[in-house]
Amino acid sequence: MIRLCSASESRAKLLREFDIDFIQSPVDFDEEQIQTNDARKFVYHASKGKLEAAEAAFGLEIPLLVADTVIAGPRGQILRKAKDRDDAERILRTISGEEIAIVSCAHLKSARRYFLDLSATHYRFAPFDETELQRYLESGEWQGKAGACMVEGFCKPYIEKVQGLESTAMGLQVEILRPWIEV
Ligand SMILES: Nc1nc2c(ncn2[C@H]2C[C@H](O)[C@@H](COP(=O)(O)OP(=O)(O)OP(=O)(O)O)O2)c(=O)[nH]1
Repeated sequence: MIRLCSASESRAKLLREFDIDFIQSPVDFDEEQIQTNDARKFVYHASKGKLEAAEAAFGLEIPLLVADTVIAGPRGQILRKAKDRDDAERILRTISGEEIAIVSCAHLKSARRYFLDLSATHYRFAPFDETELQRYLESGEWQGKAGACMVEGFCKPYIEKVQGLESTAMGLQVEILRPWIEV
């Protein structure tokens, strides 16, 4: 059993798909305080902040799992969750037909061990179809997702090249974490 200290339904879904027993206990951490333009540094500091908040709130009786995910855009810019529909459209037009990296940093900490992984999955997308893009924006499925991206959904048909795990892109590199969760 682990404690997923995240409000993310994507992360919960991934743990369920991999038959990993967990309880879900979201924690608050203000990511606005992080001062960096580097996606890897951002997810490291954001996830570390979530871990510190989780340990203060729950202790280590049940191993803690936290994570943070952002997109590094075509020019390396950090793309986070869209604020609203217009922001989602702006971001999606930024990544349409472009190469991006989706970066996730996860920390797994128990009383006996501390495991950290920072991974990226690289994509090259074909240009998004305008009608499909508007339909996706209308659906609201982009909400709560870094860069308004759904690699297993809207973005999937446009993937021309991929390098890395889909789970990393969805917010939690479960294949990498699992051996440590079962130990
Ligand atoms: N289903 C899906 N979710 C994605 C994809 N890319 C990113 N995400 C999700 C994973 C995370 O829930 C979210 C990234 O935001 P954060 O890392 O800040 O986590 P979130 O605010 O959701 O929860 P937390 O801060 O952990 O309580 O985007 C994707 O391609 N598919």
